[in-house]
Amino acid sequence: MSNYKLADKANWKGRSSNQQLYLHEKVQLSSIKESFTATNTKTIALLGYSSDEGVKRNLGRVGAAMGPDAIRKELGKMSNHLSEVAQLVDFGNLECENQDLEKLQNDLAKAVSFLLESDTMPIILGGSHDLAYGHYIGLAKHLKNGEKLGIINFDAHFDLRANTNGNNSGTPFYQIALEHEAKNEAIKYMALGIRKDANTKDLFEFAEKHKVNYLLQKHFGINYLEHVQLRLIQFMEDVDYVYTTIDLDGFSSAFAPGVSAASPMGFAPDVVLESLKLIIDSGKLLGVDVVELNPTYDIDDQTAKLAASLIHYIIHRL
Ligand SMILES: N=CN[C@@H](CCC(=O)O)C(=O)O
Ligand SMILES: [Mn+2]
Ligand SMILES: [Mn+2]
Repeated sequence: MSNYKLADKANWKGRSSNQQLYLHEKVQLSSIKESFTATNTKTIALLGYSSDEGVKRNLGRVGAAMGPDAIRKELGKMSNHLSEVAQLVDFGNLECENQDLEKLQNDLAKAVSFLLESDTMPIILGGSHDLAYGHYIGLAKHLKNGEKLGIINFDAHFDLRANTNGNNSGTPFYQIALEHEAKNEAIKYMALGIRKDANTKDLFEFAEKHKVNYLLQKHFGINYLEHVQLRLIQFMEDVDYVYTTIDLDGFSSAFAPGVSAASPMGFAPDVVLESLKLIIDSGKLLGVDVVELNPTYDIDDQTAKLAASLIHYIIHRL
């Protein structure tokens, strides 16, 4: 069984205005255990995946279980420019119990599916990147016959490692690729910011074999914006919906020191924001997550603030 923790108002603090000038004043709390009725077409659901079991299994530095609440603390202090009728709803956290990561992923899939059925846009806060498997499965349940769900992953890593010894933070897209292969379908997977020094030859070979659409870190920069945009547009033309996952360890550690596996030569926020603009404006975005925030290694909450700023951008662009 996975633990479920109800949303906690203590995570939402900031200046008081009494006119919802700040997001902590805008946010509503709800539960995935109760039915939820969205009162607006723009209803954003926040759900935490408060686990680093996948990082632990992948021999990384633990601490990402504290990621979701650290993001909420920064997001709540930020300015609210949402319309009065738009809704921002915190649905609390799922936690890993008895190291049962597979059960947690399954529970996340059910929760994501519940959020879509409730007419909300899921934004999952991580948490180790194994959450991507549960998130994808939950979103895929929404597809009608023949519809395709593309994955756009901002990351230093492919996360295409084999899950021979169980699932972990490095295996989510391998699991998805294999499930597609079993059904004679191709995975629609784009990975942006891949580091050559952080992915082995066999991972590149697996990516080539499964026609993963990737851009190396050296080509994922604002100087290559036109090329990045073209690649994104071509990728999105071929799918009905997009699942976007942002692994904070893809950012340069100058921007994101608070992760398990830092990237001194990672990408910058500007190219990610430009990419998000295209993705959101395509109208195909079904779900998004920000993963791998590890507050234990953060400096002055910079990485938590970056994660919150990305979410702030997304919810206001939607
Ligand atoms: N989600 C992270 N996955 C990376 C971790 C790399 C590392 O620990 O150095 C991976 O498995 O490649
Ligand atoms: Mn990564
Ligand atoms: Mn990753």
